[in-house]
Amino acid sequence: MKVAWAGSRETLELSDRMAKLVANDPVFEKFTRPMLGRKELFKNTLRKAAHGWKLIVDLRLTEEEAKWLRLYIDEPAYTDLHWGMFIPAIEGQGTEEQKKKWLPLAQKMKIIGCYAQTELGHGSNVQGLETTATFDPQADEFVIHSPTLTSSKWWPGGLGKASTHALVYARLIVGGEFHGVHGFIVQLRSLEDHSPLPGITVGDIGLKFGNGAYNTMDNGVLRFDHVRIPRNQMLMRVSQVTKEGKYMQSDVPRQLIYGTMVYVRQTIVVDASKALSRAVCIATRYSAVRRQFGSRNGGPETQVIDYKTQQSRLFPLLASAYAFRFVGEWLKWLYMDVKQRLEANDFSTLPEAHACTAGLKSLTTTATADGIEECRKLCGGHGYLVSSGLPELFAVYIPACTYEGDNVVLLLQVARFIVKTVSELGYKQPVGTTAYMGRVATLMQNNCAVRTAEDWLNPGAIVEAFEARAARMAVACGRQLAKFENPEEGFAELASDLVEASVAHCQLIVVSKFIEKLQQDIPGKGVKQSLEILCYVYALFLLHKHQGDFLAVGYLTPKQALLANDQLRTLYSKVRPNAIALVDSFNYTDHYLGSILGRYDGNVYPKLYEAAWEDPLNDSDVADGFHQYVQPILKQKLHSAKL
Ligand SMILES: CC/C=C\C/C=C\C/C=C\C/C=C/C(=O)SCCNC(=O)CCNC(=O)[C@H](O)C(C)(C)COP(=O)(O)OP(=O)(O)OC[C@H]1O[C@@H](n2cnc3c(N)ncnc32)[C@H](O)[C@@H]1OP(=O)(O)O
Ligand SMILES: Cc1cc2nc3c(=O)[nH]c(=O)nc-3n(C[C@H](O)[C@H](O)[C@H](O)COP(=O)(O)OP(=O)(O)OC[C@H]3O[C@@H](n4cnc5c(N)ncnc54)[C@H](O)[C@@H]3O)c2cc1C
Repeated sequence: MKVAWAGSRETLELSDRMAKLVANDPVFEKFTRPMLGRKELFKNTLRKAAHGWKLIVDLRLTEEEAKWLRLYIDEPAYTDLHWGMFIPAIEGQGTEEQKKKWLPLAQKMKIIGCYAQTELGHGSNVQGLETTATFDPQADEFVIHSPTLTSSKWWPGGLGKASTHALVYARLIVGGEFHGVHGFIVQLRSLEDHSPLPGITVGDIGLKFGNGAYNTMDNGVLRFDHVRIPRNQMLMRVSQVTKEGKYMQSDVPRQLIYGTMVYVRQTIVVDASKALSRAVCIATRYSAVRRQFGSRNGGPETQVIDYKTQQSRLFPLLASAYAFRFVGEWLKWLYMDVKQRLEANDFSTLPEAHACTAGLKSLTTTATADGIEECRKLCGGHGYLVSSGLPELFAVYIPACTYEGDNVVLLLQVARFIVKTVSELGYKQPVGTTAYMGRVATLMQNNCAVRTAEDWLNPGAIVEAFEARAARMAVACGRQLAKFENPEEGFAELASDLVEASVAHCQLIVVSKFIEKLQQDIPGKGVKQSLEILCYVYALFLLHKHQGDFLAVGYLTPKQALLANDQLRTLYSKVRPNAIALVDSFNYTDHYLGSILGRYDGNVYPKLYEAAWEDPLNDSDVADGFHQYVQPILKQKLHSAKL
């Protein structure tokens, strides 16, 4: 199962080596992180990033090894944005000449870059950005300017203190004409002493949610006062500005300017499976350690993992972690395919790549953020202790629902794609993830054939149920929209229904990709069988949770919905014996997990007890402040009898 989770034996071995390298290095200690003040915390992150880079250079790590190393260091840092967005943006939007100039500098870390798109007043609406880049043909330069307070760049990670350069998204103005938003490489700080260059105001935006958590990152604010950059620092793969001041659009679609977001959204889906699996690993191991009630004749109490309620909350999350892992693998394949096509100037699959990355980013991050919090509750009171690892994991994770596109805004993008597909059904055969809509007549007509709980253990029955629900919801939206004279007005009015239809479509993708995964050769005794059980759990859990949809569209009867729930209970009993093995298969070191409750050896209580004494409050028996503030109250002589 470890191999199935990792994707291949090579990846398992490689990631395992990197995990141990990090776990055994004292520089990467992270237990005290939530207690550090901001300055100390940030400096410590810089130290870890520097040490990580030294290891990468000294040990001549490959790009793949370096990625795993950074993952296991497990501390958000400027390097995430440098490697994760700045470099990919140049790769995707730069010309060959630009790549030749900038990529070696960035890859050797001679410059540090960030991705500066969002502004104080504008995030989701990229076309509404206010920063301007005005071409000056005399000087052959662009003038980058922040005309208003709301145009201040706000949020970019790594911008506040670390970056020397930024990829700045600004409205292009050539000859007095606006040409939409484009990306520009702008130097922010001196490469000698790191001080901000003239015309640049830059700093950190302040503390964020949670202790430690995302506060290791210097999310920044940036303003430009007529900063000049050479013309060739506009990324020019999509469109060009000539020396003479002519704006030229190539054959490449304008949307490629948003390409870095497509790339990152795809990586976020795999990352969701990592975050959720960590939380699930902690909650599952602890649920096997924790006992409550049910002692007979003085024997041990019941392990909480044996309660059906615990199982019905925990096992769907375990199944979701696996589902997200496999859909992430598929999405990575889809992205690589699109990337190759784009390089060959084939842009036909870009809309689907955009819809899939946007929708799956939204679906998986929402479920993961909710899932981490559920895991905290599954661990009872001890889950609230920072040493459980869950509060920090939650605090670090939840912005994923917002960054790289607010999750609702992204589902509305999926809705546009679905509505368009439905409206074209008469003359265009849908392909890829919308191919099922090509069978819309059948899906609207046929109803579920399930008669017994066992009938639900059939991939065909499950896929058809999810397809029928998604198709019927999409068609219903299409019919409603047709009643509006102005389509944009209709879209705005029906937005909540459209979002629900998008969720149904995205859930269908995750379920189908899990089922497709099981059609592959999966070596290892019992591995495929265990994954089949998890796949059914995932699908039937969703069906149960959203049974209102399946019933409302008239595909299921209430009886069939009840049978699905009956089957789900049986499946939980089948997951239970392997639950610990299924989370051990994530192969997480205790260092990466960062949780006393989730310790591999299960030695929870002694270690919790030990850790309590390490709290700074326990440095002395009598607290600092007692004599000043508590003792006077204790010694106070009160005159009122009532008091
Ligand atoms: C390895 C990774 C390591 C580290 C990074 C990971 C995590 C680190 C943590 C945080 C980093 C965070 C970074 C950020 O947050 S960067 C900022 C991200 N910002 C956003 O995501 C903004 C969201 N908004 C948008 O994407 C767009 O503005 C939006 C799509 C919502 C609307 O754009 P616009 O108004 O221009 O478009 P529409 O008119 O709606 O659509 C026009 C047309 O274009 C299509 N489209 C839109 N986006 C894309 C795209 N990305 N790719 C392809 N096509 C796209 C859209 O479907 C329309 O098509 P059509 O209907 O056919 O005309
Ligand atoms: C930790 C973190 C790191 C970040 N890192 C970066 C970075 O490195 N670089 C960068 O450029 N940016 C970064 N961002 C910014 C991030 O990309 C934006 O915050 C994000 O795109 C959401 O935009 P917003 O803040 O404008 O939200 P808003 O759009 O203001 O959202 C507010 C509310 O309005 C709703 N809403 C907005 N538009 C619509 C609509 N059309 N229909 C219905 N509802 C709508 C949303 O659903 C939400 O509920 C980061 C943000 C965070 C939190």
